[in-house]
Amino acid sequence: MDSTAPDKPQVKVIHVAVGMVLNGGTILIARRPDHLHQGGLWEFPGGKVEEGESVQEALARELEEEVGITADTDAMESLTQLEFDYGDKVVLLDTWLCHAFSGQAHGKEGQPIEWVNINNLDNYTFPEANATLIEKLREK
Ligand SMILES: Nc1nc2c([nH]c(=O)n2[C@H]2C[C@H](O)[C@@H](COP(=O)(O)OP(=O)(O)OP(=O)(O)O)O2)c(=O)[nH]1
Ligand SMILES: [Mg+2]
Repeated sequence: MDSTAPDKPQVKVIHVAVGMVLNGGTILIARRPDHLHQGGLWEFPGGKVEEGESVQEALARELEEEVGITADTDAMESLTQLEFDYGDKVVLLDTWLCHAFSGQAHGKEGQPIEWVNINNLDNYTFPEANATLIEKLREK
């Protein structure tokens, strides 16, 4: 052990609300715009929790902003909280199953979206952390 090595700087963990929106055996995915962190990959819609918001409130807001659906916060079920270090960013993926919503999902920021059978998620490329999220989903 080299006791003179400086400690790794403490990076702020970004708290992200992630929504697995379910609809009869399918799940909603969206493609992240190219210019964003992990851009071009598929994701479960969601985004950063802002100050003063609960995770469910943040998730409902992000689902509205990104895919134009109104999720029922009472029908959200916590799946897992996963911390993941991408090297350039550390995220806490606070992931929820969304069992009820209204509205028609569409990519409000022009991003492609799809409803995918849970068994077919392997056909899409996600950020690295999502492998664990998908594993947890399949255990349900
Ligand atoms: N929404 C979402 N983010 C994910 C997933 N997997 C994963 O590693 N992430 C990472 C990528 C980003 O670093 C972070 C989410 O940030 P974001 O860019 O969606 O945040 P946001 O919607 O609030 O966007 P903004 O404030 O930057 O405009 O979490 C996922 O499945 N869904
Ligand atoms: Mg987002």
